Amino acid sequence: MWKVVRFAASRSRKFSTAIPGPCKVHKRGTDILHDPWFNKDTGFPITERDRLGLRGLLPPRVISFEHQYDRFMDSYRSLEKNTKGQADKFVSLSKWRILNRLHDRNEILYYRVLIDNIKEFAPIIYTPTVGLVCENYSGLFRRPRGMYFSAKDKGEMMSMIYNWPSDEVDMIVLTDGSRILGLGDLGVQGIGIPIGKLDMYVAAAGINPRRILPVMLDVGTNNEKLLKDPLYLGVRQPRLEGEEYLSIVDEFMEAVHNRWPKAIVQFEDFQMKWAFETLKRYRERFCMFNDDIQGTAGVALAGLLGTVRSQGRPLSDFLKQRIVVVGAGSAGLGVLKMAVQAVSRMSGGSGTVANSQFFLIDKNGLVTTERINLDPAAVPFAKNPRDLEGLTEGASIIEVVKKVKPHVLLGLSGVGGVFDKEVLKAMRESASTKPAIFAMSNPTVNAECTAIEAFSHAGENIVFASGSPFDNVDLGNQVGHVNQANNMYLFPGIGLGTLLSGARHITDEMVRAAAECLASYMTDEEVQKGILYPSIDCIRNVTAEVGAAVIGAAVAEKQAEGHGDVGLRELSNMSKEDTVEYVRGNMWYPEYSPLVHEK
Ligand SMILES: NC(=O)C1=CN([C@@H]2O[C@H](COP(=O)(O)OP(=O)(O)OC[C@H]3O[C@@H](n4cnc5c(N)ncnc54)[C@H](O)[C@@H]3O)[C@@H](O)[C@H]2O)C=CC1
Ligand SMILES: CC(=O)C(=O)O
Ligand SMILES: [Mg+2]
Repeated sequence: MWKVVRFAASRSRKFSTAIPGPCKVHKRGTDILHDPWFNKDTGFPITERDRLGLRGLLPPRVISFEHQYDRFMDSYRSLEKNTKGQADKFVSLSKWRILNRLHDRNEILYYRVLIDNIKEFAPIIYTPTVGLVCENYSGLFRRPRGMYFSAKDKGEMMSMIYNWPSDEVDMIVLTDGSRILGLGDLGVQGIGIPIGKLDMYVAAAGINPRRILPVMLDVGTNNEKLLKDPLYLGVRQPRLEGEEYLSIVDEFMEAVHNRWPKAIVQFEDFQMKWAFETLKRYRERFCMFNDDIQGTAGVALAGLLGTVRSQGRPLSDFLKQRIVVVGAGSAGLGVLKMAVQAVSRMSGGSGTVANSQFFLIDKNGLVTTERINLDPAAVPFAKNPRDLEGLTEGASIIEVVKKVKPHVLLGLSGVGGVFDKEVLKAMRESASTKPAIFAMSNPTVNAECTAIEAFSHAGENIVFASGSPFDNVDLGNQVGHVNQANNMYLFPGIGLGTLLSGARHITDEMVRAAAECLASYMTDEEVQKGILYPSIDCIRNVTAEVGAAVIGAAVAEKQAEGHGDVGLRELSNMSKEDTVEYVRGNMWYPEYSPLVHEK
């Protein structure tokens, strides 16, 4: 049903730079009907049909936006009814298709239904269905979205970037398809991830969809199945490596910077070695961040602090929590780095002391200094076997959990079911009154355990979070609350806050401010019920707060330069509340504008 326009009022607020009113269009007739940005389908008023040469190209009756919206939702509900009982994959892909068709046809209507029904539609345009879409991308492909730069475009990118039709781009999400969720190397098919993340940017942060750009850097794939698939749409060659690889990314970053010097580039789903390397290589040169390392770390830290509060303990007790992280990839190491920094800050002490409470496990078991070929990024978190009292290099998850009795067991391994019954049962012996289980891997099949498994084996008193959504669990006399610990709570605010601050770089402090803001979002009462993160229904509100925190940090760190009419001086003089309103007022909201033809 039609819903209240939650943020429409904010457009007129004092810091709003949104430009209501007419929208210029440089085309006429069928060209407009085939352009999803301008197309209003049956919604074009008669005067506009006359002005734009549309008369006779549409059925005569003019349908209101509200009516179009209801019609779409009715067809969506019919699809739900008609696919009841069919295989989950079939149902999910059918839902994705109907939304994608609307996206291809009428962007304003698409984004409005997405924003109004974000809780229901996020699992379709984002995790978990987006994973299925990527896996089946070549077969699902009907029309392109975003840009594709391949290994074959070397030397051409500076001019190719001008093929993109928009003169202004604020937000780019870039992948090379090498680690798509927990699904591995999907080559060019990974483009679904930048598309899904940018849909979340529009829905959660109100980034104008005409100013977003999903990008695939296709440097080949090492996925044998795809290389042999006759339908595969990417470059059929093994992935570029070393300097050859970096020269492609370098060229792309220079091309972007040349055309849109202020665009923010979010690196997404790069395999670990390139995730860390590119972050180090570009963060001082361009306005960029790595969502899997930094966004995930912030969301996890907010959740870890939440678990301390859920035990009714002061935040300073974070220093006493024993935390086992399963997965030593870009996400797991990012989380550990941020958590260790938080502990160091809280204790005013050294990182060495902080490290003692964290345990890192990868596919070869517990990571210690005895590990042969220890990855340099994991070195700071490797345990000295002398400090382990009974545990040895390569100890299994169950051995570690039984010995350490952790307060938190956090999975970012990409391996479904790795928190098996035995491991979950061992969490009953946790030192915590409310043991926390974070099964953060995506999509759902890759979650370390399901919500039901966690509550039934580890006990009803646990706090549970997962990367992809699960339903709350009925525990008879109470509800086992399921939190979605996903970087979607932070990346929209990091991107929007950076954009509105005019910062040239995204610093650790800006990401920390985002995480702390999320950590303090929930009330004590909610947290004590095990609710660590807000409902996705209020994601725009969360993003407004997070964005404001990022702006505050950018100003404090002297990174901010201002945005549009709002200069550094105005930003510096804004109260916290003013900053939140400034962010809110700059969120794009989908509504039809009158179209005016201009040659
Ligand atoms: N919830 C969220 O917001 C986010 C979730 N993720 C998820 O985290 C997962 C991992 O992502 P990355 O760190 O980038 O991947 P990665 O491939 O860089 O790292 C995976 C790590 O898991 C370890 N591992 C593999 N099998 C294991 C096993 N059986 N037991 C213990 N450890 C094992 C590997 O050794 C490696 O250290 C993915 O499923 C991804 O979707 C990633 C970012 C954000
Ligand atoms: C959520 C996300 O960024 C991932 O699973 O990679
Ligand atoms: Mg990711």
